[in-house]
Amino acid sequence: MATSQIAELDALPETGDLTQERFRRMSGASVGSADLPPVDLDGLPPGPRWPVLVQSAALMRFRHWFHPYLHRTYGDVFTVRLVPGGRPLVFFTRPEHTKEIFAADPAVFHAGKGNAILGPVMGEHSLLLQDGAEHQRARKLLMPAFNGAALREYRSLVTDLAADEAAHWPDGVTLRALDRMNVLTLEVILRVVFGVTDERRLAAMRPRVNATVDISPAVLLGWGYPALQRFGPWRRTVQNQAELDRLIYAEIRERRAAPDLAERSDVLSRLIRHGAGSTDESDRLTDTELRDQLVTLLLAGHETTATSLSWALYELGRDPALLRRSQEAADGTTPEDDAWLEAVMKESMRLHPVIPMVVRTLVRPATIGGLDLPRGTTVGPSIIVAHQRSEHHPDPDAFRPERFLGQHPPTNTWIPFGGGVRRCIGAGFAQMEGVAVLREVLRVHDVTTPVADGPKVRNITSVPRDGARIHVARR
Ligand code: HEM
Repeated sequence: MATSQIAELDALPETGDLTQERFRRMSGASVGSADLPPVDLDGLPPGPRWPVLVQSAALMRFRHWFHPYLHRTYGDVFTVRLVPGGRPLVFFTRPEHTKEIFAADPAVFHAGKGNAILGPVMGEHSLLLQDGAEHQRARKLLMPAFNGAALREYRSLVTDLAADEAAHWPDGVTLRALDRMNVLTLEVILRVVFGVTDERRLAAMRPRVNATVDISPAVLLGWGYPALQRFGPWRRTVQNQAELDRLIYAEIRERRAAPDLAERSDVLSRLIRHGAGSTDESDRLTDTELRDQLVTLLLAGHETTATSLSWALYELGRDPALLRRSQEAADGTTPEDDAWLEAVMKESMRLHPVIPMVVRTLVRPATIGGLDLPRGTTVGPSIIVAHQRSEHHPDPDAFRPERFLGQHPPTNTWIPFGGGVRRCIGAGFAQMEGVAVLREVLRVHDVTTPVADGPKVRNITSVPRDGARIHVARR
């Protein structure tokens, strides 16, 4: 880092204690599901009898094989048992069951618990970690920054960033689409979500943000054991977070006082403006809440969108006719052109789901599909299986954007963004970004895919194993 940047960092507010305190508080909460009672396994749907460690490893590392295997072997509803203590996770794969889960009472079907391991980085106010009334309040305060009018305003900046990225690709090279899309979607988060415009601040943030999103499973697990935070990679994670927090808090404080706050259209400025005129304090987000939500949006919105985009480019590069059709749409400006590019993104998310499942934990007994389930059971639809059911997606292994053109697969059979009150708040943002990026890339480049790729697990998400290599040539 340049000396001037270090000097600038030193001048920022001292917020290291806030970070340390958060890590201390939230690390304890991330040790499994200690606050839930043991679950009586009698009467739960069938599942493998393997040791729980083997089942957990299969679910984490080999999900693309394991979900379909369980479905083939045990039918539409099955149970996997996980560490710690063999807790049951009951999978549902039929749309009518998925509907019941998404429509269920959020006071009983908690989602935040399953994400507790992310607490030290995301913070306790994170939308992903909250449940009940707190979640409802945060969702209400964040929603206006993700409605249709807001998305339309973000679009031109996303387009400019995408055009700049595409313009810098050399002619006639093979590149890893995932790497380039990760760089681009990170820039979108920093400029469109955080609203950072100062180049020196951006340069200071980029390495911190990169280190934050690059969480290894070992570091993730380490947060369950606060003592580890004094050593090696865990210590570096806390230090990195402290520096990133300092930069984010500085940005928040400066933005609150910015003379052009009223005209700014980024997500952070909207969140600060929202409720500013209200006398009710609960209508406003505090600095700590804003920090937690910004880091949540970064972690939830960056790699997910980059992965879907890289798969879309990969698939277009495998089929010259589809590529031509998509380039025509990219060259055009009609609603039909947008609809085609949107269909390409949707099909990319169907065939290559980035998130394999969504889960809810029952804090009271509940019934799904006529099945009585005890308190403490975790339930959820398998996105992998739902997207592969041939009765809803004929010829499911084929990449066919037409499935989403002028029609839509039946409700709850295409669920890349989850559903119900927890449905991805950034779904519209991701679609807007996807269309804008595809348009800018395809306007300038021909794309061919030189080698086949497949999915691999990267922490919570699934990404192309080989980075979705594409050969690009100027049109
Ligand atoms: C292709 C891109 C994306 C995919 C596949 C995706 C997928 C998901 C899924 C499956 C969930 C859980 C839903 C549930 O539990 O029912 C979720 C939640 C969430 N996503 Fe996304 N997401 C994407 C992009 C984004 C973007 C761009 C943002 C923000 C800029 C974002 C922010 C969030 C947040 C904050 C939540 C938590 C919502 C809540 O609990 O109320 N996501 N996403």
